[in-house]
Amino acid sequence: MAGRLFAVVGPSGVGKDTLLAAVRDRHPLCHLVRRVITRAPDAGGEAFDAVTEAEFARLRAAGGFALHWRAHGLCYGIPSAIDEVLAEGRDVLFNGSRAVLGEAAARYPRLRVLHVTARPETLAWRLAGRGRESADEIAARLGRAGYALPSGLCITRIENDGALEQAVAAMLAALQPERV
Ligand SMILES: Nc1ncnc2c1ncn2[C@@H]1O[C@H](COP(=O)(O)OP(=O)(O)OP(=O)(O)O)[C@@H](O)[C@H]1O
Ligand SMILES: O=P(O)(O)OC[C@H]1O[C@H](OP(=O)(O)O)[C@H](O)[C@@H]1O
Repeated sequence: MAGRLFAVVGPSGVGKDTLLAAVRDRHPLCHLVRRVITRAPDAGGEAFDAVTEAEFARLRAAGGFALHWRAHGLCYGIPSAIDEVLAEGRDVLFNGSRAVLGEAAARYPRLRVLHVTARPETLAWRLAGRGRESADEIAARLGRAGYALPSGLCITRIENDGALEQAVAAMLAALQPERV
């Protein structure tokens, strides 16, 4: 049986990468996507493949991405190699943009969405604490906090406003095999 594809989405600073790292430690059979991003290689945060805009365009033209999008002035790509991992029957998780969900569901009709949420003041506090972006960049990210998800998707909400362990437990529960 093919693996399941999970898009982990939610506003910047909500804890998507933190939750994905926790899942990696506790659910080794899941495949966590390493994204291709036009970001400086030493920016910190998640492990990713840093490329230039020209390299990104070449990869995209060569069919190297299952999904790609632009946000925060950066290009993000999900390598098309995920199709082989899914075909092997492994579940695949990626940190995605809410804006790419419609396209993702068109390409992967059985897409599951894990929507991570927290209060705006929590996001502001966490982004400032993380320190990867400037104050202006943080303000722009907070401006996207209320971006609505498209309707008609299979969405599980994961609240991450309090103790991380609670959100990790909710995430692991959402990854349990489904009964059919
Ligand atoms: N439950 C939590 N309690 C306290 N701090 C948290 C919690 N969850 C995440 N954080 C912290 O919040 C900051 C933002 O988390 P993270 O980088 O995982 O967010 P993100 O959703 O991946 O953001 P982005 O979309 O910008 O990459 C990090 O410094 C992380 O350690
Ligand atoms: O606001 P929306 O479109 O949902 O998300 C846009 C982008 O923001 C985050 O990027 P990063 O991890 O901070 O680089 C997400 O991972 C996504 O790629």
